[in-house]
Amino acid sequence: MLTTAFVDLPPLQTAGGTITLPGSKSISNRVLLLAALCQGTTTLHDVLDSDDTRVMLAALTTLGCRIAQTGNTVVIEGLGGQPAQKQAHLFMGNAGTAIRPLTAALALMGGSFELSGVPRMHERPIGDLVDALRQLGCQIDYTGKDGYPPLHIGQPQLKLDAPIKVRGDVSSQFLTALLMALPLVAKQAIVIEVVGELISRPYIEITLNLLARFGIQIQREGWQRFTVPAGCQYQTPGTLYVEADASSASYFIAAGAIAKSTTGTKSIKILGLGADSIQGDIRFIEAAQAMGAKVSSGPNWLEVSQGQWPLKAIDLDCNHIPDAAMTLAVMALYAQGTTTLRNIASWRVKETDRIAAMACELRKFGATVVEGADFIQVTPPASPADWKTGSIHTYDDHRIAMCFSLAAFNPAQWPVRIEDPKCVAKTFPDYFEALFSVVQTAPEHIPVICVDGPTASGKGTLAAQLASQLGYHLLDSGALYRITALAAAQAGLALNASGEDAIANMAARLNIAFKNDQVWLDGAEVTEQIRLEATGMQASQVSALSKVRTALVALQHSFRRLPGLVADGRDMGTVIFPDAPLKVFLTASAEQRAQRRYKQLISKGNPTTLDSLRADLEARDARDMSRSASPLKPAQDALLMDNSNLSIEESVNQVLTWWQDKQPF
Ligand SMILES: Nc1ncnc2c1ncn2[C@@H]1O[C@H](COP(=O)(O)OP(=O)(O)OP(=O)(O)O)[C@@H](O)[C@H]1O
Ligand SMILES: Nc1ccn([C@@H]2O[C@H](COP(=O)(O)O)[C@@H](O)[C@H]2O)c(=O)n1
Repeated sequence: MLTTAFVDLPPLQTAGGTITLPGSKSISNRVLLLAALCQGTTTLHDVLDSDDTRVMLAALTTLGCRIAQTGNTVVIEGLGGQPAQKQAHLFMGNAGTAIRPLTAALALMGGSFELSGVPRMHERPIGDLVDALRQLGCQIDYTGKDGYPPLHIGQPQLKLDAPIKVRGDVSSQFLTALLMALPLVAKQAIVIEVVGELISRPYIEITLNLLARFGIQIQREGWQRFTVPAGCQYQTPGTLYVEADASSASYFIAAGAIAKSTTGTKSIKILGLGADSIQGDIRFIEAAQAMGAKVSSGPNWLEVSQGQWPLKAIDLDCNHIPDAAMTLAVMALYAQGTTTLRNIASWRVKETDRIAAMACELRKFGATVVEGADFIQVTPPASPADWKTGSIHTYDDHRIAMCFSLAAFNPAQWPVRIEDPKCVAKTFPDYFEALFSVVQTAPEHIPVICVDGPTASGKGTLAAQLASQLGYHLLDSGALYRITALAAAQAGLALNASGEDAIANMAARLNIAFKNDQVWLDGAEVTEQIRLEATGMQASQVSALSKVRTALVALQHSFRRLPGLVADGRDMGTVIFPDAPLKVFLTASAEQRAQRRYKQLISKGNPTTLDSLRADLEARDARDMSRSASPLKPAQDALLMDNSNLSIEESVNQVLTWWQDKQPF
C-alpha cells in the first residue's frame, strides 16, 4: 500500500492485462457478522482485508468471538446469538457497514456497549436506525450529538408485536441492519415497514441473498414491507466464498473503456466476479456500456475494452449504483457532451459530501460542473488544450482517490496528483499497485530522479528517502556493479580487460533479486558481502569495462516503472536516463565522506581506519572519474549539491523542493 503524502500519476496511455480484485466490502462485513451471530463454525474465503473489515473483526473479537485468520480466509466460531462479553467499547472507525448492523444486533441482544468512530463517523446520521430500534424497546442513547454516533447501548425491554417503521430514503443500511439483527429475537414473525422510497435497493438484495445463505428466508412485499419469519435461526453455511468487489471493479471497467488496449493484449480482464454478481454495483457495467465500453463476461470474470470513442454522455438515475456512479462522473471527462447523474442524494452523507467533493475536484481538470441537492452534471473540457490538471484532495474518501486516478488518461497528457493515497485502505489497500499492473505509458512519461556522485557522498541514503517519500521505485545501480564484481570474482575471472567478455556475458544474465532490503544472487543472500569496501573496489574495476556497462543497461532501464524511479549511481544522469527531468550531482568533501563511511562501517562492526578508508575512496573516485566508459561527472543539466554541511533531512528536503518546482500542481 502507498503510504506517501501523495502519489503523482504520470500521464497514462494504454490498459491491458489481468487483475484479481479484492473481496467485496459489503459482502465481507455482512458475512463476518452473520458468521459471528450464528452457532457453529464458518469458513469465509476471499474476505476483504481493509480498514472497514478490520474494524468489524476487531469488534467481533472484543465481543468474545473466536476468529482465526490466514491470509484472506477467516474462520469464525459463532456466538450463537449472545455476545460472550456484555460490556465493551467498540471503535468503529468510519465503517458504516460495521456500525449500523452492530448497533442493531447489540441493541437487541442487550448489554452495555459504547460505539464510537472517527470524527466523520460522528457526522454520519444514524437516527433513523435508532428510532426504529427504540420502537422495539431497545435502549440507545446518544452520547454526543442527537441523531449521530457515538452511542451507548443498554438492556432492551423488547416489544415485537407491532410493525417496525424505518426510513429507507437516507441510507439502505438501516434496513439492512434490522434485517440482519432481527432473526436474533424472532420468536414471532416481525414486520418491518419502510417509510419513504427505499434507496440503494441492490444492497438490500445482497442482504437478503446472504441471509438466505445463513438460513434466514425474509419475506418481502415489494420494497415497502419485509417479514422476518417466526422461529427463524441463523445456520452456518459451513464455507462461503466472498465475491470480488463490484464497486472496485468499476475503476478497471472504466480504465478499459477509456484507454486504448496495450499492444499484444486485447483488454482488461477482471477476475473474481462475473456479470451475474449479487452486488448491485455490477450494474455499473450497463452504464459503462451506455457510455461506450465493450464488456464481455463469464463465470467469475469480466473483460473490458474501448468501444465507442470518445465516450457518449449519459443522463442516468444512479440510485441503484450509488458508489460506482462516482466512477461515471470521472468517465464523463472523456465523453462528448454533458453527463448528468441523478438521484444521488446519498452521496452527501457518505465518507464526505461526495457531490460537493466531486464537483470541486472535477473542476480542477477544466470541466464545467453543476451540482444540485441530488445530482451532478459534468461537461468535459472543450478540447485537449483546455484540459488542466491538479492536486486531487481526497477527503479521506477511498472512492475519490480511486476514481480520480482515471484522470491520468487525459488527452493533454498531464500528470495527476492524488493526495493521501492511503485512504484507499478502506476497501482496496493495494489499489495503486493493482492499477500500475494493468496500465502502461511510454517510458519517457515515467519520471526519473537521478542522484549521481562520488563514493559515500550519501547518494544511496538520499535516493532511498526520496523514493520512499514519493512512492517511487529505487535503482541502486552501484549494487549491480557490486554483484557483477562478486559473481566475477567467485567465478575466478580476471577483473580487467582480459576478463571483459566473460564478465559482460555474465552481467547480461545475472540472476538477481531485490527483496525488501536484501540482495540475492543465484538464490544466495549477498546483502552484506556486496557492501564490503573490498567489493566496492572490485566493482570500480569491473565498471571501467565498457562491455560490462553495456550489458547492464537493459537491466537498469527495466527499473523505470510506474509511478516513477529514483536512480543512484555514477552515470544515471549522463548515460542511463539522459531524459530524466531531475538530475542531482551530490558531493561532499573527501574528509566528510571518509568520516561518514568510517562511522557506517564501525557501527556495523567492520574494523577499519579513517586513513585507509579515505585513501580507498579517493582511489575509487579517481578511477571512476578517469575511465573512458561513462566516467563519473555531473550531467550538463544536473543540479549540484554539496551536502558536507547538510543533514540527511535537509538534503532530502532540498531535492524535494527542486522536484516540486518542476510539477504542474
Ligand atoms: N547529508 C548527510 N549528512 C550526514 N551523513 C550522511 C549524509 N548523507 C548520508 N550520510 C551518511 O553517510 C553514509 C554513506 O552514505 P551512503 O551509503 O548513502 O553513500 P553513497 O554515496 O550511496 O555511497 P556509495 O558510493 O558507497 O554507494 C551513511 O552512513 C549515511 O547515513
Ligand atoms: N552507475 C554506476 C554505479 C556504480 N558504479 C561503480 O560501482 C562502484 C560501486 O558503487 P556504489 O555506489 O555501490 O559504491 C562505484 O565505485 C563505481 O565504480 C558505476 O560505475 N556506475
